[in-house]
Amino acid sequence: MPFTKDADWLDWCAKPTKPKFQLPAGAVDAHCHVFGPGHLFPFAPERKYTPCDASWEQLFALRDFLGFARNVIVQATCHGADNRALVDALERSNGRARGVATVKRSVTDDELHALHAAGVRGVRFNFVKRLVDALPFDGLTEIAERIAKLGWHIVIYFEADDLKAYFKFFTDLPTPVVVDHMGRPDVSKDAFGPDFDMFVKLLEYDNFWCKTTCPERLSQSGPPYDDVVPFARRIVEAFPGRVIWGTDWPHPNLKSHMPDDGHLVDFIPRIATTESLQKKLLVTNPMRLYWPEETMSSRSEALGQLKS
Ligand SMILES: O=C(O)/C=C(\CC(=O)C(=O)O)C(=O)O
Repeated sequence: MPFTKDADWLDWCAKPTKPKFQLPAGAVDAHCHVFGPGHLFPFAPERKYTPCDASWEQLFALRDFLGFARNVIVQATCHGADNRALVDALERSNGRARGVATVKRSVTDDELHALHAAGVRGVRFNFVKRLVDALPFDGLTEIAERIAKLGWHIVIYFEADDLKAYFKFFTDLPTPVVVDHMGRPDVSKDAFGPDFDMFVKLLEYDNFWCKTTCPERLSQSGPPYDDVVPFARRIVEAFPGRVIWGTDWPHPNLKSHMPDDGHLVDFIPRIATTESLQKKLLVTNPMRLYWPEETMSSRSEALGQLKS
């Protein structure tokens, strides 16, 4: 059965602008998705939305057009815990993509090892109520303990209003934790006010990382997303070693407008204002999380081990 996308679904921008900002060599688009195609990889029965298709070919064409070297593909809720579309994309990437999967408590060790072999390095816990049914915390704790042993991390997605209630659960997690879209702040508030201060407190735990992503999702003023700049800049400048960035292509569930992905890349120098911050945000930090075996520190550790 072919899928029919939601009536109010906005498709991704087919002809993005070439960005003016030249990405540093080796830049990683560290948050993007693939959807289906539905006839090959059906959307999950429990999904809360039905998107348009967005294939690995289209994602990798965008990667090359914008000037990224690699992708981190994040399982979206429309595929539930069926990671086949994600794994297929990872396997077709020639090692240039890694992934973040969604798994159920019933996942077997063999399934986790197969995901690892395909390039998965994290699991996503999604707490956004419009996207998922309520999550059992003891199940998540069990998954967290199992994936910690694989050296994976946990990606969390939640709304700012829920942070207080989840703070202890989050800070008890035993792995590195990466927060999607800056914890979805209300950008009509003060970037240095009490609400965003609480989010900054979360990032003070040194196992926490942040995606300074989605100006198009958070903005209330629309392009060029001036209202998001102070929030993202605050985070990039306070935690330069634990921030990453991604396009969020193909931008699920946007209702007001569809961003031009070239313009999103041009947003980066407004939040990471020096070459050094840009390189950390786009290259060094995502490489440490997703391709640690290629980073300098792992190479020197390996050399040290050979010498000793
Ligand atoms: O693209 C994103 O990260 C944000 C999403 C979709 C999502 O997370 C999902 O379906 O899993 C959203 O806010 O609707």
